[in-house]
Amino acid sequence: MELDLLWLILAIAAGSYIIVYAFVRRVNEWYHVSKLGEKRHFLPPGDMGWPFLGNMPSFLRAYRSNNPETFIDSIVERYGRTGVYKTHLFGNPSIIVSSPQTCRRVLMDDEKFGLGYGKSMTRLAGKNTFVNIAKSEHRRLRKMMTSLMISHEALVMYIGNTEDVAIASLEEWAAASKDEPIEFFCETSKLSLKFIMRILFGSTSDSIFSSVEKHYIDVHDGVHSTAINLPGFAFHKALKVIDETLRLMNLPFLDFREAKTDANIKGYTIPKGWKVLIWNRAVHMDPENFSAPKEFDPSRWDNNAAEPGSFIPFGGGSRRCLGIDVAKIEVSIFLHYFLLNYK
Ligand code: HEM
Repeated sequence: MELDLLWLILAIAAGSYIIVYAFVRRVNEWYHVSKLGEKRHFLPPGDMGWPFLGNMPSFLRAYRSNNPETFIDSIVERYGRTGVYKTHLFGNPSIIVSSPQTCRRVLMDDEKFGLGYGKSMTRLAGKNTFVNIAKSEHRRLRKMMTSLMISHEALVMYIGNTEDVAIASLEEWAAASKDEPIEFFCETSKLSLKFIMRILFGSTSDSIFSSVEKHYIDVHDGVHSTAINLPGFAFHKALKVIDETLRLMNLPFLDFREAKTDANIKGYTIPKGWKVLIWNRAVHMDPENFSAPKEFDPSRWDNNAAEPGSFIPFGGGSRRCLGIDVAKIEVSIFLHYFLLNYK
């Protein structure tokens, strides 16, 4: 008799747990989707996670593990290869785009998609920066910066500066790692900050670096040879290594947009006001775009007829990274000294 009662209590507890779980798990979706009226029938597949938290727990779990791809992989496994999914991340109802075609569509369409970085980023950056200025002003400033940053003279100057910083940092790491291992991710992030400081302030002295680094971390936390590019030439080979590094180890793994108006991608509705997350890492790590994507294999770029939109470490369209050439110089000089002198 007592055993029957115990089983009954256990069954009620399990049943209640399942009902509460199923209910709570749907609240976020009901809340955001019910506001859309008829449009809700045309949303892309996906799920919007827990109330308030959305899908952040599973996102963080994946990105803190050795295998960040599990986040997108599990979405694709559950909802198919549509390349467009609804989700709830970073506090907003959002749409993930994760195929070359859907990413390109969003990057190239300024009429329907504006920048979608969070309020904190927009406020911290200030009203006269690239993220906040009007379209015509952005175009004017971009043109001005392009000639300053990408001129031949500027790039030649960056080479010497970048070399100094890369050599000094590698020596520091080698000395420090004699006592205990260093954290590669953390150190390479500091290194990119040093490269930029050297360009902007002409110095990476310890005192300036530590004060800038502190601000950089605060802001970051707050926002969340001969240049012949033909096969056989060293320059061509180096470019393949750089592209492969950017594909596999790109730090900015997604770009943020926001739908300015209702938009349609592959027959699905992207509701006005929802964020659109251009998940470049999903594109770079998809075996349909790059075979054996986890392997570092520069030779994959030998006969690369990559489809447009399948290699987007620097974004695309009117907001494409202005520092591409500077970044490529940094990566190539770093790799040169790292591979040549260290194990
Ligand atoms: C490996 C290094 C780098 C990567 C992967 C990278 C990636 C990106 C991406 C993805 C965007 C577009 C963001 C969006 O569409 O929302 C961007 C924009 C930008 N990047 Fe970079 N970047 C790198 C290095 C640099 C450097 C070294 C500089 C400057 C010296 C720079 C300057 C800029 C600027 C000014 C923009 C804004 C362009 C605009 O809004 O018109 N980047 N970057």
